[in-house]
Amino acid sequence: MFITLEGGDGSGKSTQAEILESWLTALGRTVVRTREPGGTEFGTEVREIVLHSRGHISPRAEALLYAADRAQHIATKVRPALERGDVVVQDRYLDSSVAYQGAGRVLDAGEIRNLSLWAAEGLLPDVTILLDLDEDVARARLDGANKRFDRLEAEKSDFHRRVREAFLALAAAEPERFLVVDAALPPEEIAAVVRARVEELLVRRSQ
Ligand SMILES: Nc1ncnc2c1ncn2[C@@H]1O[C@H](COP(=O)(O)OP(=O)(O)OP(=O)(O)O)[C@@H](O)[C@H]1O
Ligand SMILES: Cc1cn([C@H]2C[C@H](O)[C@@H](COP(=O)(O)O)O2)c(=O)[nH]c1=O
Repeated sequence: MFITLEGGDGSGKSTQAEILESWLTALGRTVVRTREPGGTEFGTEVREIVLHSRGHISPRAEALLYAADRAQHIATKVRPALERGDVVVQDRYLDSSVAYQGAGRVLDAGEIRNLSLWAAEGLLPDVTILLDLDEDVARARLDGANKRFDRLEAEKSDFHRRVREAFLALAAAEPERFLVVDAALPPEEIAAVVRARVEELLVRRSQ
């Protein structure tokens, strides 16, 4: 099973990925928790460039860096894990490219989706959890975490508003795949909603 978590910066994806991994592991599943960008050795280098490069990166170059990270990640880590029967819990995937490079950087969303699908050889998640949070609340959380903002986090509120709207539009277009959760709820309440959806899928798979 391939589970992805999506949402704006600071919406709580890593927190939920960790809780979900613990629950699935307690159920006896083998879980691979991973992320994009940066889920492989190659991806760690790409992540450093795309998030922390000091020089200007053009929107298309940025889109290609995320696609390169994704191609390596899916081919060498995610597909092998799924073939072994492991559950993959992944922090961000191709919907992030459509939202950030498509809506955020104002590139053609269809081209970005096709580029991502090409990079990932067409692999789509079984379920995508969208943690939806007002961009100002998310910003306040990141401020509170007291860490240096990366290139994307440092973008203006307008950029993050477009990203949020794009995620919601993606979820509305694919209601079967997406579960939209109010990320302003306490972590344990969010986790319970996520668990219910994943449990439903596990039951359906076992029938
Ligand atoms: N439901 C929640 N309510 C309040 N604060 C939360 C919630 N979930 C996470 N946080 C806090 O918000 C901050 C960001 O959380 P987290 O790192 O999980 O988000 P993220 O979406 O993975 O962020 P990023 O996109 O920057 O990697 C952390 O300080 C975390 O403790
Ligand atoms: C996969 C992906 C990510 N991004 C952006 C979104 C975030 O701002 C960073 C990743 O940081 P995180 O702490 O791991 O959330 O990269 C993007 O713009 N496009 C993508 O495809």
